Amino acid sequence: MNQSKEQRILNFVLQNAVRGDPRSVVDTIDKYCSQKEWAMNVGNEKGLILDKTVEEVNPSVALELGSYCGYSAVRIARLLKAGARLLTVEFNPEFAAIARQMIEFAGVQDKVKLLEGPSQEIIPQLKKKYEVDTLDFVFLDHWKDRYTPDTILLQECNLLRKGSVLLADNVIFPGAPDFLTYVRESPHFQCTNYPSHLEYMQVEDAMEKAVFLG
Ligand SMILES: Cn1cnc(CNC(=O)c2cc(-c3ccc(F)cc3)cc(O)c2O)c1
Ligand SMILES: [Mg+2]
Repeated sequence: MNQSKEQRILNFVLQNAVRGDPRSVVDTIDKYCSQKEWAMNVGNEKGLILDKTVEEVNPSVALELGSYCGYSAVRIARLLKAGARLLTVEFNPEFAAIARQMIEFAGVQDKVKLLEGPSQEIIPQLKKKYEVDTLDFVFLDHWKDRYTPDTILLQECNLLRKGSVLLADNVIFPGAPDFLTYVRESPHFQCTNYPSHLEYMQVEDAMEKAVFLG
């Protein structure tokens, strides 16, 4: 049975990146996906916006929705302080299996816990099952039509506190128009737009930061 694209990306990393070196894993994925096969990693241009936001927030507890191959989980985890942790949620079992191996190879497995399943089932379990009080940072990069319902669910589950930062990928392409309307019109969020480009392409895209005001 021939390999999936995600398996080919992982194999390229295992053969070309440096085990235990998150930066080399990120750079190797970007090299493969810009030169050989496009894939929906956040990429380096938007990745720099992600890095700056994570450094600004310096989260103790971070949540990622949409692990895919683990590119942004590795990118986020490499910036976390000692004792801080990232919970990353992936619905697709094949992607989850690839992401686990990517996280392990990068050497950030002690900071990252991958939760496999639908975000709408996992979010309500975060407090009791995963011992989360509130989330300092949330990276939304999963199904674009789940951004709004999951943002509402995070609030309903009391997982956000004054100052919690949401950062959403792809708000222009593929687009999350309902999410932009929701957070920009809500009195509970202060929003900032970061124009960028779709990963590995010259197509316009953007990230949206939404700070929860309580
Ligand atoms: C299957 N699946 C598991 N997770 C997800 C959620 N992610 C996306 O859908 C996603 C899609 C695109 C994209 C797709 C087609 C295209 F032509 C251009 C861009 C880019 C991204 O950065 C994304 O995050 C999808
Ligand atoms: Mg994305």
